[in-house]
Amino acid sequence: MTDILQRILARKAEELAERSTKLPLKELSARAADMPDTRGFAAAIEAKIAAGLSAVIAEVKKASPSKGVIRAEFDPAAIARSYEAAGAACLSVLTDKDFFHGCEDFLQQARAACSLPVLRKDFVIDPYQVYEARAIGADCILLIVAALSDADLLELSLLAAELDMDVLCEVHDAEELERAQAVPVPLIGVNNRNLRTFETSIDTSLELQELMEYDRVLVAESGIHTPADVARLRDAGINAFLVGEAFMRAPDPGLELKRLFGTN
Ligand SMILES: O=C(O)c1ccccc1NCC(=O)[C@H](O)[C@H](O)COP(=O)(O)O
Repeated sequence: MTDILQRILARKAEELAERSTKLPLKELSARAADMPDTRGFAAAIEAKIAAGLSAVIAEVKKASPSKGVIRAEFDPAAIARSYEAAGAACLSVLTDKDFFHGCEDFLQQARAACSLPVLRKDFVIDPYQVYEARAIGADCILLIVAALSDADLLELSLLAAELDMDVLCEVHDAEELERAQAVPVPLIGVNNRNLRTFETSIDTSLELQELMEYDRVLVAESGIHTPADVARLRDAGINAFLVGEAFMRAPDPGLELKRLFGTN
């Protein structure tokens, strides 16, 4: 049976064909070139860590394949303001429509409502999407190692840097981590969720932390729900986190951020 990641990637290839017919790459790259400076995603994370705080990437996510609809009443601007007031370092906004009920507008609404840098959380397989991310205002893109060849990882991360965006390079096991560490990116996200089976355990971050090069920032992603989860990760020296569901299920996402991380 085809797993969810393969299904998402197959749909991305179809979308790409549709979108690049509607808006040719030449026009898209001209739009990207006209965008104002980005906000410094990695720098915002590094600044929080340097100040001895948790660097929280707070996610704006309406639904997911593993959980269905997570937050029915969904106002990206209000969520972004709530996260900023609670001390988030950055935002992550799901823009995939078919599997996460997201869209580009959500990213633009969230970013316009605050001064935080924003990750476009989507499934990048082609340079076209890197230009697209820059053209809609993203400050950072996600590159999932399991979805890309080594050559594509390098090409896409270099293009992101050329367009003044940071990259969050996502891994789930030791082999993927080794591949990610061959790419010149400071941020490596360890997804505690196996994207094939949906099994989630923060032990994944704890295990891979041991193998992380000293000059990279490990971002623990997924399955972080309680102050005890945060304490376990922080005790192991992890101080950057990406949290979605726990915040999205709370009436006030920023209040939940404060409950999990304390005053940030
Ligand atoms: O969340 C899913 O079901 C999912 C399925 C397939 C690919 C990606 C998926 N999630 C994206 C994420 O990685 C999470 O949104 C993110 O790390 C936050 O996780 P959580 O705090 O558990 O909502």
